[in-house]
Amino acid sequence: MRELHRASKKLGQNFLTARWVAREFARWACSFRTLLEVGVGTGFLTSEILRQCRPQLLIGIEVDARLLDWLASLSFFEPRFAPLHGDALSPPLVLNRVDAVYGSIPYNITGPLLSLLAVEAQKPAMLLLQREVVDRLAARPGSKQYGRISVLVQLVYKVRPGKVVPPSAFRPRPKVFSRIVVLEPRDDRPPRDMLRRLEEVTRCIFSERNKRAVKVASKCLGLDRDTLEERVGERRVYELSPEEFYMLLSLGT
Ligand SMILES: C[S@@+](CC[C@H](N)C(=O)[O-])C[C@H]1O[C@@H](n2cnc3c(N)ncnc32)[C@H](O)[C@@H]1O
Repeated sequence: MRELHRASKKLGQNFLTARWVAREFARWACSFRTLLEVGVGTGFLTSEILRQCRPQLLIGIEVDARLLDWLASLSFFEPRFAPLHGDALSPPLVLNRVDAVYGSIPYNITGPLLSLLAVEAQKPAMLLLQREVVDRLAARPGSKQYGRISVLVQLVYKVRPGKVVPPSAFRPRPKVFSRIVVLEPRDDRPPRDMLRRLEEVTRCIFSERNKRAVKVASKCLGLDRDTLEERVGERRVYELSPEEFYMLLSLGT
C-alpha cells in the first residue's frame, strides 16, 4: 500500500516506518478499551496496536479518501477497527465515545487539535508531534518556549515528554525531529466553560507576551490595575503560571 500511495504534502503525510515507535504507542494504548486514532494513514500504528492489545473498539479518522478502501479492507479482517472518513477537527461526537486518543499528527492541524483536546475532549492522549511543539507544551513560565498553548494544555493535563523520533523513522522524511508526548488529564482541571473563555482571553494576553502583565490583563480582562498589581506585581505576561492565568480569569467572572 505504501508503495502505491502518493504522499500528500498538504495533508502532512509522513508515514511512520520505524516499528519501535509503533511499539511505544501500543505499550500505552493497551490500557484503554476504546481508542481514537487521528490521521490513521495506512494503518501503521493501528496494526501494531491491534496486534498487541485487545481494545473493544479502535476508530481511525482519516481525511484522505484515497486511503479509505485500504482501511476498509483492514477492518474486514479486524472488526474491532472502524475507519472513519472525515476531518479530525470536527469530530466531537466521536471524541465522546472513546477512552483515549492517539496519533502521529500532521503538523498543520497540531494547534487546533491540541485546543480541541484540552478544551473539549480532555481525554488521555499519546501524540507524536514536532519536537519543538512538545517543548512548548512542557515549557515552564519565564522560558522562551512558554506560551498560550502551554497554559491551556498544562491546566488540563500533566505533560509527559517521551522519546525523540528522528526524520529517518518516516517516509517521506520530514525536515524536522518529532517527539512523543503523553497527556494525562489532571483531576483538578478547570471547568470547560472557563477553558473556552481562557482560550479567547489568552489569545489577547499573549499577543503582548513581553509586556507587563498588569497592563495587558487589565486591557484584555477589564480588571482594575490595583487588584491585578496585588497579585502579579511587576511580572511580564510570559512569567505568569497557568494557575495564575486561571486565577485572573476567575477574578473577572
Ligand atoms: C503524519 S501522517 C501519519 C499517518 C499514520 N498514522 C502513520 O503513522 O504512518 C498524518 C495522517 O493524517 C491525515 N490527516 C491530515 N489532516 C487530517 C485531518 N484534518 N483529519 C484527519 N486526518 C488527517 C493525513 O492524511 C495522514 O494520513
